[in-house]
Amino acid sequence: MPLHSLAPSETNLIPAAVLLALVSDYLNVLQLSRSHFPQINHLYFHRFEPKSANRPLLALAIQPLLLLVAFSVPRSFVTLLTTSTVFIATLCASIALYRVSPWHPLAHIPGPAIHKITKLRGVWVALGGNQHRVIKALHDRYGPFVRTGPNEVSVVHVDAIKTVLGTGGFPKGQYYDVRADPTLPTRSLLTLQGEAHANRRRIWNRGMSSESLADYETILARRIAQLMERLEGLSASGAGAGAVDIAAWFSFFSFDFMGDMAFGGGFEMLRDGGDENGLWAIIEQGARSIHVVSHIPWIVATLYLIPGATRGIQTLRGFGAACARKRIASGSTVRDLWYHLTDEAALEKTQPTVGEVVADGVLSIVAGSDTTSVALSSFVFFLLSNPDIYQRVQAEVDAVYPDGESLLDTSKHAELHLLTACLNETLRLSPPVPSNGPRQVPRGEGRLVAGCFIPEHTQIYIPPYALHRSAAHFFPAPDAFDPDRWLRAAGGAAGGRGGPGEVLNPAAFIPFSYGAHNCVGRALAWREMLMLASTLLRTFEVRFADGFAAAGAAAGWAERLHDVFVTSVGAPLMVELKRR
Ligand code: HEM
Repeated sequence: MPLHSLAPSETNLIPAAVLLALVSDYLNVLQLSRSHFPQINHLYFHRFEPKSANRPLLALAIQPLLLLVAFSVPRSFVTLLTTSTVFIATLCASIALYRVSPWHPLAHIPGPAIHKITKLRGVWVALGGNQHRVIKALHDRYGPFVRTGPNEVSVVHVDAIKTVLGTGGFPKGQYYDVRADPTLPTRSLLTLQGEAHANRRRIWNRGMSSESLADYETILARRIAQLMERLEGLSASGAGAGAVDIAAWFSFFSFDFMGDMAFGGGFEMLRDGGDENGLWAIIEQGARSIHVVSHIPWIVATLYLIPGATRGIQTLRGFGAACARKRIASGSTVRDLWYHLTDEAALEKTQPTVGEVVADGVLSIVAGSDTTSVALSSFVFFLLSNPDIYQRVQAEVDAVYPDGESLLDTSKHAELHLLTACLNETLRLSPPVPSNGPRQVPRGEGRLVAGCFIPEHTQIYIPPYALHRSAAHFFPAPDAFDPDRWLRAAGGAAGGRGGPGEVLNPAAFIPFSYGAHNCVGRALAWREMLMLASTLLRTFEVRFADGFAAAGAAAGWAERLHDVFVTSVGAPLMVELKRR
C-alpha cells in the first residue's frame, strides 16, 4: 500500500511495523548464521590464503544473498543488509577469536591483542611513520620475540640474524611482491629471489667493485665540490642569510649524485637549490604508499582496479622509465652505474633487458639517495648535539687533511678513526632502513629461530632500530650517542668488549642488513659519507641555527624521522655555516 493512502492514525503504526520486520528479519538471519557459512569461509581462506582481496570480496558480497535464497527468507534491502552484517560480524569474530586463541600457531609468542587480531593496526602505525619506534617499545615490553601481526613476528636477537637473513635463511615474501610492478614482466634486484637474484647481483657487484668505485670518484668529487660551493653562498660568510636546511642540501646532493650514476644526470637539484622536477614528491608519495600497502599485500590487486589509487607508485615507475629513455638516447660517455647495469662491456651471457635496467635504475635512486642523505643529516644532528665530540672529530679531520687540499683523497679514509666511529654510531642509533622488510617462512618449513619455533608462512622481521638499541648488544647507555664505544671495542679485549661490563656486539650491527640480500651499495655509501663529512668539517664551522636551537626544534628533530622503509626526514635541520 502506498504511504500517502494511509490515514494519519495508521501512519503511527509504521515505526512499529518496521521494528517488527527488523526483529523478525534478524531472527531469520540468526538462523542463517547457524549455517556456519562464515566459519566455513574462515577455514577456506585460512587454508587457501588468497593473494588478492578481489575474489574474497566478491565471495563475501554474494554469499549473504545466496543464503537468503537457499533458506527461502523473504528478500528485501533490510534482510540483505542484516544478513550481510551478521555474516561479516560472525566471520570477523571467528577470525579474531582464532587469532588470539591458544590454537593459533603463534600463540606462544607474546604481543598486544590488537596486533594479534589484525594487521590494520600495523597499517595505522606505518601511516604515522612510527613503525620503528612502536616495534622497539613492544620489544622493551615483551622481550626479544613479539607477535606484531596475526602472522607476523619481530625478533631482536643476534642469533636470529644468520638463521633468517643468512645463507639457507628465509626468502623474501609477499611484503616484497608489492614492490614489483604486476603489469611488468621484470623486477628490480630488491625483489628478485634465488638464481635470478644471484645473476643480477653479479652485475651489481661488478658495478660496486673497488675498480668501479674508483671510476665514480670523479663524479662524486664534482658533486661534493658543487655542494660546498652552494653552501658557501648560503653561509654567514657568503652572501646568504646564514641559516641553511642542511638535510635538504644533503638530499639535493645525493639525488644529483645517484642521478648521475644511474641515468647520466639531469636532476640538477644542487644547481636549482630545489626540486624542479617534483622528484622528491614523487619518491615520497610512491615510497609511502608502497610502504603502507606492503603491510596488507592482498589489497594491491584491488587498488589497481580503483582509478587513481596507485598514482604514487605509477608516477614513480613512469619517472624511472622516462629517465631511462633519455639515457638510452644520449648513450654512455663514462663508466657509471648505468654502464654496468646495461652490461655495456658484454660480460654476461645474456644481456639485461631495458625493463630490467629501468627497474634497477629506479631502485638505485630510491635505495641510494635518501639512505645516504638521511645518514649524513643524522650525523650532523648528533655531532652538533655533542659539541665536545664535534671538536675532537674536527681536530682529527684537520690532522688527516692538514692542507685542506687533498680532501678527496680516499686513501686517507682508514686514518679517520673517530669520524668512522661517529658514522657507525649514527647508523646504529638512526639506521636509514630502520625496520627493514620481513622474510617469509616457506610452507612446510617451520624452524627454530634463536631457540623459538617459528611456524610456516610467518612474516619475520629483524628490525635494526630496535636491535641496535638493545642493551643485550650495546651496553651501557644503548640510546646514547657515544662513538667512543666503537674505539674502546676496537682496542678492548677479544669478543668486542671494551671496559668491564661493556658490550658492543658487531654481529648485532646490521644497518646494511646481512646475507645474500644485504646492501650492494655499502662501499659506495661509506665512500660518500666519509668524503662528504670530512670535506664539510674541514671547510665550515657548523652549528645549530640560533632560532632553531632556541625554539627547541633541534631537540625534536630526530623524533620527526619517519620510517617509510627508508627513513624520511620530516622537519628541516637548520644550521649556520661559517667558512673556516
Ligand atoms: C647509508 C646508506 C645505506 C644504507 C644504510 C643502506 C641499507 C640497505 C639495506 C638495509 C638493504 C637491505 C634491504 C632489504 O633487505 O630489503 C639495502 C639493499 C640495497 N641497497 Fe642499500 N643502503 C645504503 C646505501 C645504498 C647506496 C648508496 C646504494 C647504491 C645504489 C644502495 C643500493 C642498494 C640495493 C640495490 C639494495 C638491494 C640489494 C639486494 O636485494 O640484493 N644502497 N640497503
